[in-house]
Amino acid sequence: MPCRIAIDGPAGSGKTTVAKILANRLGIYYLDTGAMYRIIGLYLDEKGVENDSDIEKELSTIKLEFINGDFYLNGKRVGDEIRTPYAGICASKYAKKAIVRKFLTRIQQKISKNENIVVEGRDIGTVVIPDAEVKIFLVASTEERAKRRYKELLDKGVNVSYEEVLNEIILRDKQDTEREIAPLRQPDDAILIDSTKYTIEEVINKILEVVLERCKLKLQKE
Ligand SMILES: Nc1ncnc2c1ncn2[C@@H]1O[C@H](COP(=O)(O)OP(=O)(O)O)[C@@H](O)[C@H]1O
Ligand SMILES: Nc1ccn([C@H]2C[C@H](O)[C@@H](COP(=O)(O)OP(=O)(O)O)O2)c(=O)n1
Repeated sequence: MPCRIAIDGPAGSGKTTVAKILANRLGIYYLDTGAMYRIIGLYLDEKGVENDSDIEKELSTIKLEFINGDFYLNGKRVGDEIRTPYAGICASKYAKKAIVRKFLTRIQQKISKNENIVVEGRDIGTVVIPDAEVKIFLVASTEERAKRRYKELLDKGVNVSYEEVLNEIILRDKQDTEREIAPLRQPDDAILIDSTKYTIEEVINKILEVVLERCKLKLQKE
């Protein structure tokens, strides 16, 4: 039986960081569904499409591949261009569209089917893998998340202000939780972890405790 670990939560709660380390330590796959929404969101924004029929037309021409942990859009490897605050806003905007969600959810379910995998996003435990063996809902205070994301972007040399990052997070939190389709919400059977006062290592250990108890996985690395 596969072990599928769903990690959902708002921007900056630590999903990507924790998911990558968990996958590495357990020697299993990792899927960043947010990156997929960022890729599609930026693409559709650049095309300037708004209505469903134009979006459908564009999606029918897109080839989105996931090869050895990297995404390729129409054959071109995707890089850090999707990590800007603007890309996050485009992702969140088009993530409200059922047609975009259907397109990406299908790919996500294909990638994660019958795999030992950590999948992170907003609707993994509710829509993408509702029967996941482990569901984590990872949160942190808005200020702590903005502080983390601000430091992360500065470390990457991205020229942003703290206010810009805070406002982007508040906007996306609102859009992601209030949208009609697949809103960000804690699955009833998810374990809530508030990482505000925990280090990355402490969060990982909390999740590993559950995973090693429920899944037949062994630590490949400490
Ligand atoms: N528990 C934590 N304590 C301090 N910093 C953290 C914690 N979890 C993540 N971070 C840092 O916060 C930033 C955003 O984390 P990330 O994993 O990208 O969040 P998400 O994927 O939920 O948006 C990263 O620089 C990461 O190193
Ligand atoms: N499974 C997902 C993943 C992301 N999204 C949307 C909503 C998010 O605001 C954007 C960007 O997601 P991403 O996980 O990259 O954002 P953070 O890393 O949490 O800041 O995409 C979604 O609707 N469903």
